[in-house]
Amino acid sequence: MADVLVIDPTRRYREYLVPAITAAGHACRVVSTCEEAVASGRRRACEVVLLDVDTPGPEGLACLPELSAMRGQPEVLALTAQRTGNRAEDAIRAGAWDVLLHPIPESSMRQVLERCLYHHAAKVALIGQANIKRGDIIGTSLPLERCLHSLGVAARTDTNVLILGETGTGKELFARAVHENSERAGRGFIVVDCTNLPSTLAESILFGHERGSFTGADAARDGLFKQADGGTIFLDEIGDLDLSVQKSLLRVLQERTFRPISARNEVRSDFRLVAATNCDIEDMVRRGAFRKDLYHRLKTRIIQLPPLRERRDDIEPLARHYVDRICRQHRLAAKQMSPDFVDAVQLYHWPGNVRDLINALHYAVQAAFAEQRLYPQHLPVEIRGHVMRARRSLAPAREHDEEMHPPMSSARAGTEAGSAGTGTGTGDNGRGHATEARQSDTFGQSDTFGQSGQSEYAGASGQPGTYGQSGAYGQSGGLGLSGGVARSGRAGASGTAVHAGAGAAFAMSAADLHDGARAMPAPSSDTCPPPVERERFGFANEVFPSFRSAREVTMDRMESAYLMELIRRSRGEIASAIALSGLSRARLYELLQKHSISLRTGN
Ligand SMILES: Nc1ncnc2c1ncn2[C@@H]1O[C@H](COP(=O)(O)OP(=O)(O)OP(=O)(O)O)[C@@H](O)[C@H]1O
Repeated sequence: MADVLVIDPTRRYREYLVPAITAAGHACRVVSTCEEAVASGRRRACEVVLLDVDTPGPEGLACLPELSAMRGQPEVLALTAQRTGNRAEDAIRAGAWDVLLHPIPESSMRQVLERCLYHHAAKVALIGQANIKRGDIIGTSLPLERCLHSLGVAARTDTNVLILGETGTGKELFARAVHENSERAGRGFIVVDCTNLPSTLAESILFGHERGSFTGADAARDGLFKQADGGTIFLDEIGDLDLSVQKSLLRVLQERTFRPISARNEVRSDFRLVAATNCDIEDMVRRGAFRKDLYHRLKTRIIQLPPLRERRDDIEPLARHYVDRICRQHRLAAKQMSPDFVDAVQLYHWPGNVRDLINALHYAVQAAFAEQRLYPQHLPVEIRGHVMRARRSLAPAREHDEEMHPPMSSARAGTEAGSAGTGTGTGDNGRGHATEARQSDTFGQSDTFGQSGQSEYAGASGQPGTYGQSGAYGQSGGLGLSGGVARSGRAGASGTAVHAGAGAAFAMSAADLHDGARAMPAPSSDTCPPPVERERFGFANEVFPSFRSAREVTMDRMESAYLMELIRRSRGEIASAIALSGLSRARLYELLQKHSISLRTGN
């Protein structure tokens, strides 16, 4: 007997489903909402969930991932009455085990349930989930749990695994974990970065060569596939592999044998292949840039790692872990994260994912060199600008919250008055303000932009900068006043040379902090205005950004401005926005969400 949970918001299924399920010898519970299902699943695990995917909003397809991640990891069977359209396909893509078309004959119901339960039992036996060694993988969000679940299944078989996900989502970490959890764990884990594989030498590096087979081949060499014998070979960024090498790889995957360059005999290797890419590989297949037959070989088991912005619950534990680690690395006393710091890192969209977060934490730890607590003001300016915009879009809710709380600190009151253009623009109380502001829940006010004199933020890939100038907080206090001129412009920036520099650094953030795409240049001095391009792209800053970081900020601004114009031109009509932009519906929604832009208002 199994436990079956039916989610039937419109009450159209229960009448005939319940008798059919109980007649098949299973226990059946019926609920009306996804929330009730999750609560019910918490009290008692179930093996199968029947979900009406025609219901719009949070009760339909959207809750499918949450359901299949419930205790017992039930299979989800989708119910639909739609014979046309993409409903069934969407449900399968979202992770449904199968789709039942309304009205469902009792015999079909029985058959599908039986097959589904058989599969579920096998899956549960296979996973033995509690035993998964996570290695360095941190996080407990539902999307990550689902990936760990796939990892568990993948590790206990010997099939090829393809790990997909944006840059920095942990593909290599997962690849290692697949190996560590497999029977091959004691053997080699060979990593091949296909991006850096020169096409002329790729075959020799992968499959080996005989002595004298080409100029410089003064000795015979085993290739990486031979080195992986008994273990796992990880082809990172497989999307970058040359088409000719893809062809050879296909044969190796089929035969498990290959011929090193100039060798007479074939060599055998018992390897397990794990591959990863951040490319849209299906699109590459469509474009002919990736072999279809190879893709079919690779996709036996896919682990799709979600971007960090889609698993915000993981951000705090990740940040905690890495802040501790960075402090240890630099022999610093452990630092706490203030609630508003946590709030800020959770609000940011992390285009470079976990790697990006780690780099920002490096920066923050250094910025807070002598302090025991991390505040949002310790984050790189470009991140603070984004967070401020995101906060602004949440403003009504927060304003309401604030009504319930004690009055804001004087520092905040001061800076807010300044933002409205009434700040005095003098630096007298700078330091005091900066400190208080950091303790308040304020954000993006420029009182601490003086950090600009510090180490450069390495963007998504670089190393942390140096500690040298963390004393910049003195200046940042002084700059507290330029918070008062965040909108009115430049007054605060024109005092001393130090302030001018810091004011220039503020130029980048000012552009970020202004509404949408209306980035206002803020020249560092009245006598020598820097060229518009330098300002627009943030090159006028004291801290010259890394190329990657500058590109990200610029791309982000462009995207944001483009979307606002797109919404304006399409008058908020999604169909016309899609037609005008050439974006897919999903991608358009994703971008709008990323930039916190509303389809209706365009801001
Ligand atoms: N879930 C996680 N828990 C802890 N650390 C993580 C997690 N995911 C990623 N990281 C860390 O983030 C960094 C990037 O991870 P990794 O190199 O595995 O990403 P990737 O997806 O392979 O990136 P790329 O596509 O750029 O090669 C590494 O330092 C890794 O340890």
